[in-house]
This record gives sequence, structure tokens and C-alpha cells, in this order.
Amino acid sequence: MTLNTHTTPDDVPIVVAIDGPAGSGKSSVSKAAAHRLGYAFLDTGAAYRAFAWFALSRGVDMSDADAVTGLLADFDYYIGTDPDDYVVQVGDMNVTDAIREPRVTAAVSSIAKVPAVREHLTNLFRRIARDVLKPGIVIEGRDITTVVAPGADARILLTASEEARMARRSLEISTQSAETVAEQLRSRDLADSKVVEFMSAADGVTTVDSTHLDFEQTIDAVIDVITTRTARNSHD
Ligand SMILES: Nc1ncnc2c1ncn2[C@@H]1O[C@H](COP(=O)(O)OP(=O)(O)O)[C@@H](O)[C@H]1O
Ligand SMILES: Nc1ccn([C@@H]2O[C@H](COP(=O)(O)OP(=O)(O)O)[C@@H](O)[C@H]2O)c(=O)n1
Repeated sequence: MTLNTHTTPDDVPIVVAIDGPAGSGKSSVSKAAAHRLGYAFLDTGAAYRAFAWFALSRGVDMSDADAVTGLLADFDYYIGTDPDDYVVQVGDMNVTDAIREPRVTAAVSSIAKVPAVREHLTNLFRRIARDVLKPGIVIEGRDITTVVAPGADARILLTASEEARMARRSLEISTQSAETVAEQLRSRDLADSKVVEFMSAADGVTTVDSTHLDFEQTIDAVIDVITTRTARNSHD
């Protein structure tokens, strides 16, 4: 795949792209798969969340696309790509936990629909992937198989039923009722799906449905796809 500028073919990291709706297991499964394979891991949703956190901290009107776009120049973002050392920073602030707060989750779709924000972050993700020193990278989000890395060596859509996704997410969030978590997840998926298609697989993308798989089985299923696709590509 052509994301990087390493000079010899053996030096080129393998790129694995994973998309899917909220709560399907993208972050946790991608992180575990990257750990097992010795690859880097890039959570792209963290950048959208961090930018929403930044816009909130500046008191910007989230519905004002020009004002939101105007903040990009000051957005100093860092994310670790080691699956065993996950950290997200804006300037000097460690925002790893803050970006998961409900007020950020509620604001993120508004900034994610601004085209200039998507373009800026897409370029950032490609730069991060290009500079990775490990043999591969797993990149996960909403538009990785279609926009950020459509030429990835392995492309996966990780799905699960709405019921399973809501149950998993509400297990994680103790500060809100299961009904509130479910309602917010449903409305965020709806808002996001107007901007990016992530509910059905694009051509060449393999679907992994984790509804009836436990966490370990889902990691195994994703690694199976990666192994098969990368073995096939190396013979193309
Ligand atoms: N197959 C699975 N079975 C049960 N729980 C799972 C499974 N896959 C992921 N999870 C759990 O579901 C929750 C949501 O997963 P997460 O990776 O945050 O999803 P996403 O990044 O798609 O929003 C996490 O607590 C994760 O550990
Ligand atoms: N590649 C991406 C990743 C996230 N996003 C946006 O960022 C938000 C947070 O992403 P996330 O991956 O942390 O969300 P979850 O699926 O984990 O709940 C999503 O609701 C989208 O609005 C996006 O637009 N494109």
C-alpha cells in the first residue's frame, strides 16, 4: 500500500483498515490484534474526540463550521501508536480520559461533519501511518477502508447487532443509564452515517460480525482475515 515513503519494499509497513459503527469493538479488538501481531495501532476516533474537546474548551459554537475550521491551525495533537501505551494529548494536556466524557461524545458528530476537519485529520492519519517503524499498523475508525486507506492490505468492517453494541457500551459507562447510552449511541450512528458509509462493506472489504462472538473469538476472526489477505496480497 502507498501510504508511506520507506525506500525498500521490505521496509513498507502492512496497513490494516478497520471500520464500523459505535460499540462494535473497533478500538479494543484493533488494539489487541495490533499487540498480537507486533503492529502499531491508530485510533482515529480519538482525534475527532480530541478536536471536539478542544473546540469545547475554546467555547466555540459547534454548529458554526467556519469557527470550528478556524481552530484547526491551533490544534496541537499527539497520539501514541504503541498498542500497549495508549495516550492522547492536546498541547501539554493528557486528554486520554477526558475525550470519553459524555459532553465530548455528544459534541463529536458536529465537528466530524465539517469537510475541512475531515480533510485535515485524514492527512494527519496518513502522515502518522507513513512514519510508523513497526512492520504494520492497524488503523480503525468510520472511513478508513473507504477514505483514509482504501488501498490497505487488509480491509475489514467490524459489525455487531445494535442490541449487542448498546449492551457492551452501557457496561462501560456507569455514569449514565442504559437507556441514555443506547439513545445517544443510536443518534450518533445516525448523524455519522449521513457523512460516511460504515454500515455496509465496500467492495473488497471483509465483514466480521461479532454479535455472537466473544472478545477473544473476535480478535481471532480479525487476525484470520489479516493473515489471509496479507498472504494473498504478497502473491499478487
Ligand atoms: N466480541 C465482543 N464481545 C463482548 N464484548 C466486546 C466484544 N468486542 C468488544 N467488546 C467490548 O465492547 C466495548 C466496546 O468496544 P470498543 O472497542 O470501544 O468499540 P468501538 O471502538 O467500536 O466503539 C468494550 O468494552 C469492549 O471490550
Ligand atoms: N474515522 C473516523 C473516526 C471517528 N469519527 C467521528 O468520531 C466519533 C468518535 O469516534 P470513536 O471511534 O471514538 O467512536 P466509537 O465508535 O468508539 O463510539 C464518531 O462518532 C464520528 O463522529 C469519524 O467521523 N471518522
